[in-house]
Order: sequence, then structure tokens, then C-alpha cells
Amino acid sequence: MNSFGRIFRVHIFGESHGESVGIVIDGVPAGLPIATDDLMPDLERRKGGKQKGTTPRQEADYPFFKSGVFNDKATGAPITIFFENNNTRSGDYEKQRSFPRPGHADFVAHQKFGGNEDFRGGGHFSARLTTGLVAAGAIAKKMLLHFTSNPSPNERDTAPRPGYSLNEVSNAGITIAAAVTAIGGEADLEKGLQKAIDAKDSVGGLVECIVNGLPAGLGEPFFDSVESHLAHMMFAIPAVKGVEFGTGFAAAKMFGSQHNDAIEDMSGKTATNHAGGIVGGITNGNQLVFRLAIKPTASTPKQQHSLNWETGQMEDFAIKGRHDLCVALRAPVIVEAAAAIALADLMMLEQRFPRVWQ
Ligand SMILES: Cc1cc2nc3c(=O)[nH]c(=O)nc-3n(C[C@H](O)[C@H](O)[C@H](O)COP(=O)(O)O)c2cc1C
Ligand SMILES: C=C(O[C@@H]1CC(C(=O)O)=C[C@@H](OP(=O)(O)O)[C@H]1O)C(=O)O
Repeated sequence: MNSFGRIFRVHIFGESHGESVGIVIDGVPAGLPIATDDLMPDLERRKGGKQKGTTPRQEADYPFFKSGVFNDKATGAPITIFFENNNTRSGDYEKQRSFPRPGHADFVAHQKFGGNEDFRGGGHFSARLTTGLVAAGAIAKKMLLHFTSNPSPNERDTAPRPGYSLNEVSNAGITIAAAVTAIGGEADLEKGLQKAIDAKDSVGGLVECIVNGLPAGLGEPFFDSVESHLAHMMFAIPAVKGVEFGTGFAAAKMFGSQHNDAIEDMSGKTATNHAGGIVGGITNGNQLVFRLAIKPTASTPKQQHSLNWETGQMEDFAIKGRHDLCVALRAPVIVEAAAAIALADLMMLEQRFPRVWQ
């Protein structure tokens, strides 16, 4: 339902204009140091109103720890974090209620939940809920940073299992970085955004994510391939409409001899990385690379023609409110968090974390 993961498991809750949004995280190893300051940098990156083209709705996004943290360390019990919603303007949504927004979840929410849904600000569908994802992601990132293939002597008793030596070059932990690489097809992001501003419309974008330091051997050949696990998580991010790994869709236009990544040595290092770090559903120890297509914001300022479900007619209307002109701008930190959560779960499934937290 609203949960993801098997060992490092998250459960997301809240509504954009309700009292709060947040996340429950199960499976965080006891003893992992956790402080508000660990979460704040990523929560700041996610906030609206800090760069041109993002929503002017500003919230404190201060994480309240409600359970699972004691003396600044994870207790091993579920961690509950919540964020208050204080800067809501629900009137905008009441006024526009007769038009279920095309591209947003108003219509499907109504069909599925029979009018009981909290529609204000998109309710439970809103990107407001990604605050919880980013908080859980910051904790997952911290766990991943501790991964080292070359543990210090006191960690050796629970060191990574033998048989997983392929390309285990990471002594710097697993690091994740995502960035916007295009807006509306323009590599010059400023230009892409300006085009939308000039057209008084919203615009889509491309986000690329790179993970370094992953060991080989994560994932399973079929249903639990790393691509499946990551894509499952990535499609939970509102407005994500496509995911490709490595060369992705462009691979369909290549010869095998071009696409194959020559293996250079017994570490498994490859000369090229068309595979994007995953072969047979399993990480091969090379850099993990994937890209996401992010659709243009549904709530565009441009006039639209769609159903007024009170009159039963298609009519012109325009959405007034505080919206992101380009969702992709705030997406990278969410993508990193989503990747960190999915990968922390895979690492725990493979028992790849040395026991470093007391
Ligand atoms: C960071 C971020 C910010 C978003 N901001 C808005 C917004 O201001 N207005 C809007 O209509 N949609 C916004 N969205 C997208 C909607 O939440 C999303 O399109 C909607 O829930 C329907 O889900 P779907 O696009 O995945 O089908 C945002 C998404 C993200 C990731
Ligand atoms: C509040 C956030 O983003 C919101 C995401 C969003 C949507 O439809 O997804 C719609 C807007 O909501 P509102 O109309 O209440 O301002 C954005 O501001 C946030 O990210 O914290």
C-alpha cells in the first residue's frame, strides 16, 4: 500500500494540507547516530521558493522525531519522523474544485476513494510527502557511506561475505548524486526554464543519477532485479514518467559490439558502461547510472480546456495557486533519497553492512 522495502522499510503518510506529512522507517541498525543536522542539508535542498521556477509555498520542514531515536542514536525500533504543514492555502483548491486537474490525481483519487479523499493541495498524492522520503534517504545515505569493502580490524568479524570481491574498490562508502540535465529538452537549464516562463506554461525535465562505490552482487536475476527495485521506487516520485538505466532507450539503436561493455580485469571493471552498472539484474561493481523523465507540472498557469464535473461540460479554465513551474528542479535530492532507500534495503538483504554501530 504505502510501504516500500523488505528490511530497510519505509511507510509514508500525510496530506499536503492536513496537519502533517511524514515517514516511518523500520530496519535502521541500532546505534546509528542520527541527529536533526544529518537531515537538514537535504531537506533544505528539497524546499520550494529557493530558486526560480519552484513553488513559493515555504514550510519549515523541521523533522520531529516521534520514535526510534534515543540519545541521538537509532534504537532499532521504528523511527517516526513528521513535518508540520503550516503554510497552506486550501481556498485555491476549493475554488477550482469543479475542474479535476488534467495531469493531476484529482480525478483518479475521486474514482478510487469515492469523494472521501482530502483533495486540498493534491492531498496524499502531493510532492509535499517527499519530505519524508528525503528524511529517510538522509538516514539511508548515512548507512551507505559506512559501507567499505576493506573493513578495519574490529569490523572484520562481520565483514562483507567472501565471494563478493568483484570490483570492491569502495573505501569511501557508497555515494549518490543526482542533477537536472535538461529542461524541456534544453541542456541549458536557464534557457529551458525561460522558455516556459515566456510561454506562461510549465515544463518537463531530465534528471540523471549516479551511484559510486556499489559492490557487485546486489539484486536477483528476475523479479527482484536491481532495475525493478529502483524503478519501483522511482515511480513513487510524483511526476516521474520514465526510467532508463545506462544507455537505456538508445541501446535499441545499437549493434551488440557497440553496446557490450568490454571487461578489463578480474575486478569486473568495464571499459564502457552502457549497462549502467547492472547486468542480469545484478550490480556488476561499476558505476550505477540511471535517468528519469519528469513530466511538466500538471498545474500549469496556461489556460486549459477540460471537464467541469459540476456542469458536465468541457470548459476553459486556468489554475491559480502556488506551483512549481518545473518539477525537475527540486527532484534531484528526492531521486537521491529514493535511490538510497532502495539500495540500503538491497544492501541489508545481502547482509553487506559491516556492524560498525554499537
Ligand atoms: C518536487 C515536486 C514538486 C511538484 N510540484 C507540483 C506542483 O507544484 N503542482 C503540480 O501540479 N504538481 C506538482 N508535482 C507533481 C504532482 O505531485 C504529480 O504530477 C501528481 O501527484 C500526479 O502524479 P503523477 O504525475 O506521478 O501521475 C510535483 C512533483 C515533484 C516531484
Ligand atoms: C508543498 C510542496 O509542494 C507542493 C507540491 C504540489 C503537488 O501537487 O505535488 C503542489 C503545490 O502545493 P500547494 O498548492 O499546497 O502549494 C506545491 O507547493 C512541497 O514540496 O513541500
